[in-house]
Order: sequence, then structure tokens, then C-alpha cells
Amino acid sequence: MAGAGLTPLEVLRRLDAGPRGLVESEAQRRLERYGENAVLPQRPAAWAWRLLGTLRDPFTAVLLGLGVISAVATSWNTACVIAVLVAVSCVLRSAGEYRADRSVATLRELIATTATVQRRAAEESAPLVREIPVEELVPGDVVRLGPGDMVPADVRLLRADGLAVHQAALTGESAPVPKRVPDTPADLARPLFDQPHLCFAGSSVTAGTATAVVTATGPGTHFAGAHRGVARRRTSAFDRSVNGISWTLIRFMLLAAPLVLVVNAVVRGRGLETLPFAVAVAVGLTPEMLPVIVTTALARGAADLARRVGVIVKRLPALHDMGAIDVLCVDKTGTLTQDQLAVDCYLDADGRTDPAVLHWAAVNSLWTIQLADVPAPDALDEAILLAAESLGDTAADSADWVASPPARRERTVSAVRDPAAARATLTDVTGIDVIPFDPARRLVTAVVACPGRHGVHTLVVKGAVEDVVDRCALDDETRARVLRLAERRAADGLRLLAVATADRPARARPYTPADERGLTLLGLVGLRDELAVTADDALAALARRGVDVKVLTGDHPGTAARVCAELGLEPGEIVTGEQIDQLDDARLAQLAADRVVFARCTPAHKARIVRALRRGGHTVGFLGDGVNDVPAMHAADVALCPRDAVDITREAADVVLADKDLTAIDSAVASGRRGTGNIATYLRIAVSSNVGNVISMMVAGVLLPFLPMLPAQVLVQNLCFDVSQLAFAYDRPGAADGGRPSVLRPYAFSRYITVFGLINAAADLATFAILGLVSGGQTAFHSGWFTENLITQALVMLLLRTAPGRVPGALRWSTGALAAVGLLLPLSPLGAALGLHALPYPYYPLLAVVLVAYGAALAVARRSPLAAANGA
Ligand SMILES: Nc1ncnc2c1ncn2[C@@H]1O[C@H](COP(=O)(O)OP(=O)(O)OP(=O)(O)O)[C@@H](O)[C@H]1O
Repeated sequence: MAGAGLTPLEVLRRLDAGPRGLVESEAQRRLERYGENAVLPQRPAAWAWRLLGTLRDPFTAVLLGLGVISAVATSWNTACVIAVLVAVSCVLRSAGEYRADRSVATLRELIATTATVQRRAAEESAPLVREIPVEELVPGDVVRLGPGDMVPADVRLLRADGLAVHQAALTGESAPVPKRVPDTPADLARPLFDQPHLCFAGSSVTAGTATAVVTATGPGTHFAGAHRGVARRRTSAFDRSVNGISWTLIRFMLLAAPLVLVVNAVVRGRGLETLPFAVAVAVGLTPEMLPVIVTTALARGAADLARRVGVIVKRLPALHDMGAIDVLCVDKTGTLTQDQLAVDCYLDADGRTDPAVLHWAAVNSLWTIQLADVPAPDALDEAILLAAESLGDTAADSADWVASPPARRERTVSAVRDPAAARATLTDVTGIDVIPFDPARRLVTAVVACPGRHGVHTLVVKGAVEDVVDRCALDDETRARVLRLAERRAADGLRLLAVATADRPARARPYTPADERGLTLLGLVGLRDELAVTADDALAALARRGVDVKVLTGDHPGTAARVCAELGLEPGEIVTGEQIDQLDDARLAQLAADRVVFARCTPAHKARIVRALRRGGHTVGFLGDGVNDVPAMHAADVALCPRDAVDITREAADVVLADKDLTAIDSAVASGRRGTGNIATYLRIAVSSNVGNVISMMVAGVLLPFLPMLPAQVLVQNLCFDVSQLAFAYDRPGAADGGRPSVLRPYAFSRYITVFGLINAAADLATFAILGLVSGGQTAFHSGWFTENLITQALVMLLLRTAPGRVPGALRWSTGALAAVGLLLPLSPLGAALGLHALPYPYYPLLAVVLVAYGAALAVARRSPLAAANGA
């Protein structure tokens, strides 16, 4: 970054900006000059690129390879039909992807990230802090950063308190990096990303707060310059199942061609002239419409979810993963509870009501909000200030900051902007410093000066009871008594904080966590957090769908247990963060699978539990709303958050829920299962028919003195079948499919296609027998088998759907058309060009008999356990 060694003032001067922020009209001019602050270009890819992109698909690559082999063997017919096949599948796929991308982009706009910026209406006006879309930021803007914010552009810090940022997307380093405004000139020998006073677009704030000036936006940022794109994702359930099955099929295809060659050579003594036929058989096995079906089925599901329940799916494969989850981990606060807290009690160490405890908690809250420049105050601090005000506590007069939303945020920010005004409301203490809240320490400390106590600074600490008590000078008995008191109150479902203070000689040096020692315990504050209204219904619905819910919280075990019990979730024995630290990965995997509630978890604990569950073979979703949930969200197969979660959480989420309505999760799971059900139906039907055909071709190749079907006929039949199967993207899978997690399992899938493939081959062989009876000629054989093949495939599409009920219109039309092509094409001039012709009349009633028998066999096999193990 040019100017890394400049002082803040020099940077501001160079940017022609000031610490009070830009004037709106100037910001507008700069926006026109520098363009939008979009780190990653949002422009849709051009058609040509989109088409070329579809060639990267493994099925297409194999088809192209087979086309090249055909061309080399001068089998131009086969090569041409393969080229048409590839072209049709690429055009359909890129059209489907274009539509899907457009609808996902529209949905993403609904959850666009904002930045907190300080600007002025006119040169002489007071600065106003407000939220603007990130794209509207310009160089010279003064921005506020707080926990959970994405760093919206490259910035230079003007002020920072306990700031730590996660810049893995830029440096690959997973631990948060502390950032501050150094007292001494910058050390230019340090790498740019290690400079303490610079933060970069693409990183996010994990703790602390800051005010900073924007130095570069959009394409000018280091993130855009490095072309790193978004951080690499872990392999998801989608990758494992759909891609796993694709590769199984590709291996199968690559085996089929040599097998046909060998069988024909050994049995019939045929040489390389069988090559085009062998290639056609391999092509016939390819479910080349799979990518089109996947995109269409998932995009339809995502659009439907957004319309019906306001759920936004940011990545289409995540919808498949929603259908696959069998474990959903949720944090407690703000997810199962409303995070709208109210103070219930304030007690001294002996459990007696003591207003002084609330007073000091309020001092901590007030100065935390003030000094830490938080973009939005914590619900917990708001509740404490409100309670202190109702108690008439002078220190909390400024609880008038806490107005009802949405005015709340605006008012808080303007109060922060004018510290003199805020200080006037505080009659007794003055804030000096703050050590912001950190979910790993579970504490926040405000350092204040009390009137009449010159030369003394008072540390006011509030936080999780165990963590505060650990830092207090207490004898064992008092310590045990306080912890017992906390346990009793937590069992009532209260969220508890301990409050402690300590005096230190006044100093100019900043305070650090090392100063939080030898404290004097004042007592406990208990807060009540109402349950989310939809939480119990949502948990019950998930249980019905076979999804286990686990609660991973930073809160007290007692509070977590009580909340779960109230929601009808049996908490069982609770595991704490401390216990997790004692376990190796294997034991944690076992424990994670068995237990329901995990309390006193740090962000790292939550991520470890999710990883352990995944290693144990579970497909795991994580629903969280706070910055402390982000590592676990990254570790999960699919990450969910409510729409009002902090920026970084929304950025990490794959699925964003409308508001806090948790029942929407059930709709997303159902929709994911529907999409996967349709994909599985396509795969089952396409592949079992194809496998049946390959078996028949092998047998016919051995029995007949000629090729059972010409290569071009195989390929045309395949094309018709593929196109008709696109209708599966619009199918409604059976109700039973929604009752359990839907994962495409290659092994169960292989068994299914073998059984139904054999039934299909049996129908083909019966047809061969009829054809031998009515006409022994090669052309009649080809035509007869062509017709039978398309009609049996239409039949299989109708009979092997998972929902035996009403057939949707798209499927009725496509199967009707497929059967019609099978019957009529041999009679048409196009059929003649393909080497097909009309069949002798006795063939048709005999074919009808085969079709009825085939239908009956399918209906019987469908009810067998083999059909239940359908791979999805
Ligand atoms: N603003 C705060 N000031 C002081 N202590 C806090 C504050 N916020 C949380 N704590 C303490 O830290 C603990 C952990 O908080 P954290 O935010 O990690 O999780 P949580 O909000 O309790 O639960 P969940 O993980 O379910 O969201 C809390 O239980 C509380 O004791």
C-alpha cells in the first residue's frame, strides 16, 4: 500500500479527507471517479465463456474423447452424433446455469453487506454515522469497524481498541491478527499484511473496534489485485455424493468400450470395425444431462424457497446439502433465544440483592459502548443500562441511548460521536480505556477514573462467572459458594455475568488482559432471555425429519440445559469446553455423536465439534448468528444464519433465513430433499436403463451375426432419452423421501441399477426373440429394438419415480413424446436416413405383451427392499 509509512494526518491529507468524514457531494463525485467498491466483479460471464466452461465437465470431456476416437477411426457418423450430443448438453447446461446464476444474484442482493460510514451533509455540518451499501464506499471515507464486520475496503486505522482481524483470505493464516495504531513510525521492512495499522478488504473483524480511513476500493484493493477470489471451501456433501457418483459412472463407461471390443473379438472374431459401436455403447451409458438436471432442480428449489419462506440459498449445491444433513448444530443465544435480554437480578456473593453490582455492571457497559466505538451495542449491555436507569442510577442516565429499534443504533452512534455530551450525563466516573469482549476470554473490561480518587484507575470487569472468578482474589470456600450460586440461578434459565473491580495506579500505557488479575468480586447479574417463538416448533419438525439437533453455546451449562429443556430437547449430560480440551479427536467424535448440549464453548471448540461429527460420517449443518460461530460455520457442510446476523456471519453462511423464523429451516431441508430426490430419480432411471442396454448389446453382439444397433441409432436414442429426462427436474418426489436425510450413496445406487438394469435387459432379450420370430433381417432388428427401447424407457420413467401418485404435466408430455418418437421415427424419412424402417404388423401386439410383462416386473421389483435402497 503506497504511503504505509505515513502518519494518519499525512494519509488523510493525501486522500484529501478529514477525520470527520467526507461531504456527501464529494463522496458522490468520488464514486463516479473511482467506480463501485466491488472487490469481485459481479458482471455475468459472457455466453461464449459460459459455453466453454461447460466443456470442463467430466462427462463432456469423456464424450469429446470418444468423439475424437471415432473421428480418428473415420467413423464420421458417430463423431457427428457425439458432437450434436455434446452441443445440446452444453447449450442446455449453460442456459440452465445462466438462469440459476441470475436468480441467485437477485437473491444475494437481498442480503447485501453494508458498511458503517461517517459523512457530513455539508462542509460545516456535524458528522453523521450511517450504514451504506459497501459498493458506495470511496477512498477518503471514514469507516467504523466492529466485531463481525467485513473490512469493506483497504483502510488505514485512525483509532483502534483491541482490534483483531482474520485475514486468511489474503494470507492463508487462520489465527486472528492484532491490529493497532502504533505510537512509533511504521516499520516498512515488515510485510504489508503484517503492518499493524493497515487492514485489507477480504478480511474480517473478530474482536475489538476501530475507526479507519479508506485508502483503496474495488479493483484498487490488494484483495482484488491478488486475484485470490474467495477462500477455498471444504469438500461438501454435494461434492461427495453427486461428484462421487459421476466418477463411478465414468469408470463404468470407460470399462464398457474395451469390454464390447473384447467380447466381439473373442466370440465373433470381429476386429476394430466394432470400435464405433463400442464407442456408442460407452456414450449410451453417459448420464450427460446430469449437470443440467442438477442445476435446474436446485435452482427451482432455491427460487421456490425464497418466494415462499424468504430463505436465501447463496450457493446452489448448499440446497442439496440441506437435504443431506442429519445433524444440525445451533448456537443458543440469538438462535434458540431472542437475544432480547432483561435484567432479572443483581446479587452479591452471598446471593443478596445489591444495587451496587448493577451500578458497576452499568459503568462497564456504558464505557464499553463509548470507548470501543462499537457500530451496534451488545444486547446484554443495553439491558444492563436500561435496568440501571430504571433503578435511578445516575451512572446510567445515558441509558437514554437505548431507544427502541430501529432508532437505537442511530442514537447510540450519535452519542458516541459526541463524547462531551455523553460525558455530561455521567456524574461519577470517566472512561479511560477498554479491553473489548472476546469470546475466548469471555470478559470485557472498562477502565475508569472515579471522582476524588486522583492517581487511581479502576478496572471494572464483567463476564462469564467462571472466568471472572478465576481472576479474583478469593479463598476456595467463597469461590465454591459463588459458583454454586451461579449454578442455581443458571438452572432457572438465567444468563449470568460476574462483576468485579480492581484499583491500579493511574497510567498512560494502554491496559491489556494481563491487567485483569487480583480482582475484587462484587457479585452477579442475572439476565433473562426469552425463547425464540418458533424454536420449539422448528426443533420438533427437524426431529420428524430425522435431523438430530445439538446446541453449542458459550453460555453456562445450567442456562443451556434449562433452555433446551424448555424447548422440549432432552439435554442429557452436558459437555463443557474444558472437557473437550481433554479429548483426542476420536473420543470427541464419539462424544459429539452421543451428547446434545455443549456449553462454555469457544469458537474453536464449536469448530472442533463440527469437524468431529463430520469425521464420524455425519452431514452437519451449523446455524449461528455471531462472530463466535464463524469458524464452526466454515467447518460445517452447510452454514445457516438469520438475516440480521453480523456481516461476517452472513458472508460465511450458505443459507440465510428470513428473520428469526426457525421453522424456515424445515422448509429448506424439505426443499433440499426434493431437489436431491429428483436428481436421484434421474440417475436411477437413466443409468439402470443404460446398464440394461449395455447388457443386451453384449448378449446380442454374441448371438447375432451383425451389430445389434448401428452406432448412430444408439446415439440418437440416447439423445431422445436424455432430453425427455429433463422433465425430472420438475417432478415431485414421494412424501417418504422427505422423511430422512437424502444422500446419494454410490453403493446402494449400484445395487439398484444392477437389478433394474437386468430387468430392462430381460425385456430387450424378449424383444430380440420376437424379432427373430417375425423377421430375421438386420434392419428390422434395428428398428424393432429402437422402438422397444424408447417405449420401455418411457415406461420406466413413469414407473420408477419415487412418487407413484399424479404425474406432473412436464413428465406426462416428455414420456408421451418419447414413446411417440419410438413408434413413429422408423416410419419417417429421418428414420430411413438412420437405417430404420417400418416393422411387420405382428410385431406390435407381441411388443405390447412384452411391455405389459415388463411393467409388471417393474411394479413387483419396486416393492422389494432393493427399491428401498435406491441410493438416495
Ligand atoms: N457483552 C458482554 N459482556 C460481558 N460478558 C459477556 C458479554 N457477552 C457475553 N459475555 C459472556 O461470555 C460468555 C460467552 O459469550 P459468547 O458470546 O461466546 O456466547 P453466548 O452468547 O453465551 O452463547 P452462544 O454461543 O449460544 O451465542 C457468555 O455466556 C457471557 O457469560
